[in-house]
Amino acid sequence: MQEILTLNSISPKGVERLSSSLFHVADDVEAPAGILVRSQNMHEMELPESLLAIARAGAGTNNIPVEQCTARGVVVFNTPGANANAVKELTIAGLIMACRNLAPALDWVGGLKGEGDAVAKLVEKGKSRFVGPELAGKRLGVIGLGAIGVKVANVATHLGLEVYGYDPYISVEAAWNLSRNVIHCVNLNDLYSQCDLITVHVPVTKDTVGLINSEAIAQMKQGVRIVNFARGELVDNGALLAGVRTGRVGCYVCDFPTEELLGEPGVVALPHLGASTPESEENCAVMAADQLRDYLLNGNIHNSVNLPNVELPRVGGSRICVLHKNVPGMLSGITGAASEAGLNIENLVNKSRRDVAYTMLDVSGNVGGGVVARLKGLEGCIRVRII
Ligand SMILES: NC(=O)c1ccc[n+]([C@@H]2O[C@H](COP(=O)([O-])OP(=O)(O)OC[C@H]3O[C@@H](n4cnc5c(N)ncnc54)[C@H](O)[C@@H]3O)[C@@H](O)[C@H]2O)c1
Ligand SMILES: O=C(O)CC[C@@H](O)C(=O)O
Repeated sequence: MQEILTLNSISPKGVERLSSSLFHVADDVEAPAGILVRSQNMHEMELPESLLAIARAGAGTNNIPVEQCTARGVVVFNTPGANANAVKELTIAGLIMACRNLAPALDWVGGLKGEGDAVAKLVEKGKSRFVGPELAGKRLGVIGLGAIGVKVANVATHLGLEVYGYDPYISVEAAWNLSRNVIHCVNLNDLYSQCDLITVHVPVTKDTVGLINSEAIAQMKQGVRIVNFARGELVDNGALLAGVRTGRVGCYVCDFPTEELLGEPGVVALPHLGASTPESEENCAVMAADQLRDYLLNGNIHNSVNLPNVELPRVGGSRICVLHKNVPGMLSGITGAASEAGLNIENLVNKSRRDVAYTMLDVSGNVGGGVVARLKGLEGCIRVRII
């Protein structure tokens, strides 16, 4: 029985994928082989010795100490695209909120409680202060054309927006899915200087922190409306608030409230609701649980953010999984150790990703402690598992 620790609430549909005869899933296990997590910050958490893998039910992995995991031989998964539709829909709502002043309008209407029969009259008299432009005919800049950005860009073209897209690292699959009506921007300056609305859909990394800063805002059109359902850290809130206060930024709609943003006219902050739909919570949890199960039971890796994707159909016997540094000589060291132990290699796969690599061997013969010790002793070996 392997233990799985859940951090955050994980959709039961996902937990159900981890059969109770093989896994004990709970929020208080002590020696987890796997962790299922959503947004909980794991940077300060001590990773248990027993930990083999972390599955993030969602897209962003900035809450996970990925580098530390790699060094320790802990595989980190995410669930690409599983919540993209939910975020796309809320982004469209955010664009409409940014234009049509929905948040202040709702606040104002709420304040009419107690006005009795005068409510209808007061509404008609006061509504003009919430007039805002339509989306159709405006220019929208989409930064980041991954699972979410592509969906947002495509649907925006159907709403009559002229869409500009920027993503220097766009994947082949995303490029295939992107509407040909989306105008390709090769640099951010072009996008900033032309767009009435800007939406961000990139991960937060050391390169994207503070992407929307005072220099970026200075290049944007007067009154630009900015929507951010990606991560709060992508925006320099000081620069943003300065822009909002001078009117350079017409409105900022985000999913990441902070103390400084609250109560600020021109800022709408939602409580990280982008992926909060039953459909996406279920999609993410199922995908995360399936990936975790396949790794723990079979050693296969799908959708990892730190290890290569590796799949090997099982051909019987025992499976040896070696996670190691991507350095010369590892493969011969591993196969040599297996041969010396009298094991016959029936099937083998070896893949690398940047500094790390993963080798899986299906062997016939008795895998004893000697071969495991020998593999662990190889210079560059990070982790050995026999399944
Ligand atoms: N609000 C929410 O609840 C919520 C939900 C899902 C995802 N997110 C956030 O949205 C982000 C995007 O999600 P996704 O599913 O589309 O991820 P994704 O990996 O499919 O797409 C990210 C895209 O950003 C691009 N990119 C990376 N750096 C860039 C840069 N400097 N400039 C332009 N493009 C760059 C990549 O090439 C990729 O195409 C996630 O990393 C996460 O932080 C938030
Ligand atoms: O789990 C959530 O609710 C949010 C997930 C989201 O931020 C993501 O990056 O996928």
